[in-house]
Amino acid sequence: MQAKPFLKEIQIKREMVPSFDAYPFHIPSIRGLSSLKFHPDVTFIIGENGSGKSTLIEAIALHMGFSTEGGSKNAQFQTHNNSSRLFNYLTSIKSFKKPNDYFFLRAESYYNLATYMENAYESEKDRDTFERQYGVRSLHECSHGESFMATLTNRLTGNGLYIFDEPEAALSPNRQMAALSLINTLVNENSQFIIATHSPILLAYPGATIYQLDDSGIKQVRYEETEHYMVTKHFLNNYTEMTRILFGD
Ligand SMILES: Nc1ncnc2c1ncn2[C@@H]1O[C@H](COP(=O)(O)OP(=O)(O)OP(=O)(O)O)[C@@H](O)[C@H]1O
Repeated sequence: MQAKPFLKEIQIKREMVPSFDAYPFHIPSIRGLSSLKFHPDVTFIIGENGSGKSTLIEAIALHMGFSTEGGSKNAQFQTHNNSSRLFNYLTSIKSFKKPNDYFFLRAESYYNLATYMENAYESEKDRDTFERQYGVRSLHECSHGESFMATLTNRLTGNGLYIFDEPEAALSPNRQMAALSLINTLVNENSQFIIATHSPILLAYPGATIYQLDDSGIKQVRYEETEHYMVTKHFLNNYTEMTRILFGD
């Protein structure tokens, strides 16, 4: 019997929702959602800005016991409270087996997480522990991308459930490819990923489930059908013409 996916499915307790006309239930992708099944290895959530990716992924993370701004499950902190109530209306189907490792990596609030970690590991001894876990002495003394990669490379130990919200935000194209390779290593070490992304590089992960959020709801799409793949490919192959069109020349 397979341990993965650790998180098999989420379901929305639709009968409990007070109104589908108010945030977050009025978002078209959430309004029609009853359940979502996850791939044992990698599930992507994609969609236009404002389509509800962060709202959905945050609710999944909160339901799993993470804090809004990310980190491991031990990182229970909050610098502000603007999470949606969606997580209160989720139930889930989980594996008979729990993962050994958990991490919620969120580009938007990564700075706050780094600050929380600096404060939580204050003494010299704690900082040694931190350095062993993250591979660097201070996340704030790295660039945004470097500290993101340090977390990916060193902190995630495998056999884990990892939820990422736009991890590419800090990463160069080369680092996105390095992240893709790390994700594959961790999948081979029995990990499951749920990732909201705009990255055509990350989305290339072979065999992943890709859910696209839009005004008509949520549907599963193939990599080559995604706007990320098609638009990027078209732009790069025709960038001179595209810039002329975009500039109205
Ligand atoms: N706290 C909030 N209160 C009210 N509306 C909100 C709140 N947070 C987000 N929204 C709205 O919900 C919608 C979905 O936002 P969300 O952040 O989930 O989008 P997204 O797909 O992650 O976008 P992006 O790609 O820009 O990060 C947007 O229209 C946004 O304006």
